[in-house]
Amino acid sequence: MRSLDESRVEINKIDKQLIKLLQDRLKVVVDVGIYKKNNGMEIYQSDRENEVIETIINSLDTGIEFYAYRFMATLMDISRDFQHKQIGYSSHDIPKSLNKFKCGLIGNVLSHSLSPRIHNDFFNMFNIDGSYSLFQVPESKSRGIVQSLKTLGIDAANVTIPYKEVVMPQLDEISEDAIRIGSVNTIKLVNGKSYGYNTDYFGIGAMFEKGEVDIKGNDFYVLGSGGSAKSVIRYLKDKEAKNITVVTRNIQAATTFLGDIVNDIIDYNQMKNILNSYCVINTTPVGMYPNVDNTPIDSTIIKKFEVAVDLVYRPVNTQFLIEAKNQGLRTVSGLYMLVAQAVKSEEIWLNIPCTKKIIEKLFDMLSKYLEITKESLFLVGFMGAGKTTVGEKLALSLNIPFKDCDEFICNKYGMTIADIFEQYGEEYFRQIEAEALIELNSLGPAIIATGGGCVTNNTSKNFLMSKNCVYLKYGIDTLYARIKGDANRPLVDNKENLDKRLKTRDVLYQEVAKGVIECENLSVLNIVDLIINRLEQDNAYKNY
Ligand SMILES: Nc1ncnc2c1ncn2[C@@H]1O[C@H](COP(=O)(O)OP(=O)(O)O)[C@@H](O)[C@H]1O
Ligand SMILES: O=C(O)C1=C[C@@H](OP(=O)(O)O)[C@@H](O)[C@H](O)C1
Ligand SMILES: [Mg+2]
Repeated sequence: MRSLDESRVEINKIDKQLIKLLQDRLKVVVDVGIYKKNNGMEIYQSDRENEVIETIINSLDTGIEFYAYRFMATLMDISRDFQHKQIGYSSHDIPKSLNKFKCGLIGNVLSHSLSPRIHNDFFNMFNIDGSYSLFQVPESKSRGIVQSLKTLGIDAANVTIPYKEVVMPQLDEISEDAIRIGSVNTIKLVNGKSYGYNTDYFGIGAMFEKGEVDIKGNDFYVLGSGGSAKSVIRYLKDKEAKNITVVTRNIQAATTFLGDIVNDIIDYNQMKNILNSYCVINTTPVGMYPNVDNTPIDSTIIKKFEVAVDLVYRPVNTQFLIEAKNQGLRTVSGLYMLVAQAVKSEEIWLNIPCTKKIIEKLFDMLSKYLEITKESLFLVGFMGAGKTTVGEKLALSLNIPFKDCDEFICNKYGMTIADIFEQYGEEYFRQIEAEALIELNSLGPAIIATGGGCVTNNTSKNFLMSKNCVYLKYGIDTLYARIKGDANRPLVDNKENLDKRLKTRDVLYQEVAKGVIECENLSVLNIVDLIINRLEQDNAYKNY
């Protein structure tokens, strides 16, 4: 038999040949694509593909038919994708050889989860036809979680607070690691059977490494004793932390399942007796959105540590981490862990190796997204500039809510803008518009389309100057063409008067806006892209 080294040399040789063949194949594939394009033929011809696959498989008698089938199906997928990208030829629909991959997150409060974003970015990155949903389950129904996934034909799931332990007895099989850790955050369903894994452990390791937390020989305080705490504790133990103390509200319960692993279990009150120590890790949900002002321990205790880690990632800078930073501690956010555990789950589900490069890329994308959606963005500009139209698309693209100030006012007062103008006059409208802008801003980050005249009111103007504001700029010709004869806009007048109005307002728009987009001849999507690029540049985002 070959030695391991010899086998590896052989494998490397074969892989090299395979990749060379793939390269040759893709070249031919492009020629085929160009031919089809020039002759108006569909790129995807299922008969031909099936014939190719069948011929190959029928010539095999080695028991690898199934794998050969999968290999060929994937190869066809890759070829179509490459063809499509190289020659920009889009057949009406490019069917996938695999069914849509359906997965999601199970928990009881999920509205602010970032997991759908990470996994959807992952699917886009690998051109996978997948969907990641939120499955919110009340505690009273938690006993039927795994059965429901089977019933619905879901392929895979992540599990979060408070069900990481609850799902364990419901699973058909659990990996050794997950049993050892005592919690499951990843489920895979194959042929009606359910398998449980733990990728939190991996994520925690990746986060500690990224945050340069030294574990061996150091002392740790872990706040909380739930499913996430267990993964943290197991990791600390494996990496030879010197002392691990769990801080919990329920000492008795924690002692039964953690008593053997950790050095001590104390309650929050006892923390005041701690002398200086190395690291404190929050594994509780305290401080998570919307209760962003809460912190699991106060600064008099935080200052006894050198490093603070928070598994809460929404907001990224939790009150706990803010106070820690103020006390001079080094801080580590749980965001990296979130991404790392997600990529590790994908490895289990789809066999795509979880590399540092993929984690870093997705982490960068997520960090950018969080940075630019931290506060509301206001769109200003003249009537017809596309504030509403662009705003809707921009919000969709950033996955944050869209609010239109005119629409908000109509709903609030149960009247059209034109009626408000007619019955109460412009002055009154400007006042309620200023109040509406302030109210909209207080409802959390969103893209907010303002009304074209709001800048003429001092309250609105001063308010907008303190916010993130973008001006959609056009000349009067385009604007007039868009709005003339629109009865819903009370101030639409003849072109000369409108041009005068635009000239006075143009100065005010420039004054309030942090950025001006020259929109003439640009499509809505072009404008959306320009705004996103600008937001990204402005935020040349921070190091978490
Ligand atoms: N970039 C664009 N290219 C072409 N048409 C646009 C563009 N932006 C907006 N429009 C069109 O102009 C009209 C006015 O847009 P709207 O969003 O109502 O402007 P606003 O809210 O600023 O008054 C709409 O019919 C919209 O479809
Ligand atoms: O320019 C203006 O003075 C106005 C613009 C309108 O919004 P749009 O800019 O969306 O048309 C609306 O607020 C109102 O008719 C007044
Ligand atoms: Mg509008």
